[in-house]
Amino acid sequence: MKPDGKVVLLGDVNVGKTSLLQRYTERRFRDTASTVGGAFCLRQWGPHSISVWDTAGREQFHGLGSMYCRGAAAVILTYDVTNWQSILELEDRFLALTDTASADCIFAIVGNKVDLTDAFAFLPETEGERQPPEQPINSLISTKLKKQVHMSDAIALYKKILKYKMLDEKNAPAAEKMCFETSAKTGYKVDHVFETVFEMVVPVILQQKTEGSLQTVDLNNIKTTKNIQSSCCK
Ligand SMILES: Nc1nc2c(ncn2[C@@H]2O[C@H](COP(=O)(O)OP(=O)(O)OP(=O)(O)O)[C@@H](O)[C@H]2O)c(=O)[nH]1
Ligand SMILES: [Mg+2]
Repeated sequence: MKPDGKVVLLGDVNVGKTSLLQRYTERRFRDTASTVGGAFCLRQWGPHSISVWDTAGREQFHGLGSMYCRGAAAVILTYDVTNWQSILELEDRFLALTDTASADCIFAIVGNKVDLTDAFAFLPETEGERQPPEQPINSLISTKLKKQVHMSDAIALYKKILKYKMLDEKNAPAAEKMCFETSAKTGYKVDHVFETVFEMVVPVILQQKTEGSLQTVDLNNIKTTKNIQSSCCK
């Protein structure tokens, strides 16, 4: 069966795209191999089936990105909060790949690996999403990294995307709603990202279905016209 809508995860190598999807679908964090090409899984969201595509961040597979994005109802642009370059890459390398996405495509920006940062211990807990620390908090703090990308950077990128897509900020979903920080390792906010995106793609799917059925009608009309023409010419 053809899925009703498509959601695509894009982002640089190693930012945690596969881990996020695995955390969401399998409810666990385990070793991943760098993705080759792309892979998808299907999720049922109410009456709609949605395919979620995990793509490869590696440069050698870059050309495939726009193919995976074709007709996408949503794109999740993913970066690593401990790696400044990874958010730059979203703008420089990945944004153009979304040119093939649906005109109404929803954009979400996700900063992953927040568990690695010194700020993580102070984030509010989300029920059932955080695991208890394996080590005492003191030893954890000493191994933490400095956060290189902040929420304000993601919000600035989101606004640039709206400009790039020539969308009016007033009509698009608010940047604060579409920028997230996650940890695939602990599960922090992972469900929240996917559920928010799924919720928001439903109207896009319905719109795509309407356009699809209109196209069918158009095609029939063209056929009829052609038939008439050919019979006239006989
Ligand atoms: N600490 C921590 N490590 C993570 C997190 N997410 C992913 N990782 C680790 O980061 C590495 C890369 O994760 P992947 O999920 O394979 O990254 P990817 O974006 O799919 O990479 P490509 O498939 O090569 O594009 C792995 O070693 C993961 O275990 C996270 O939230 N926290
Ligand atoms: Mg991967």
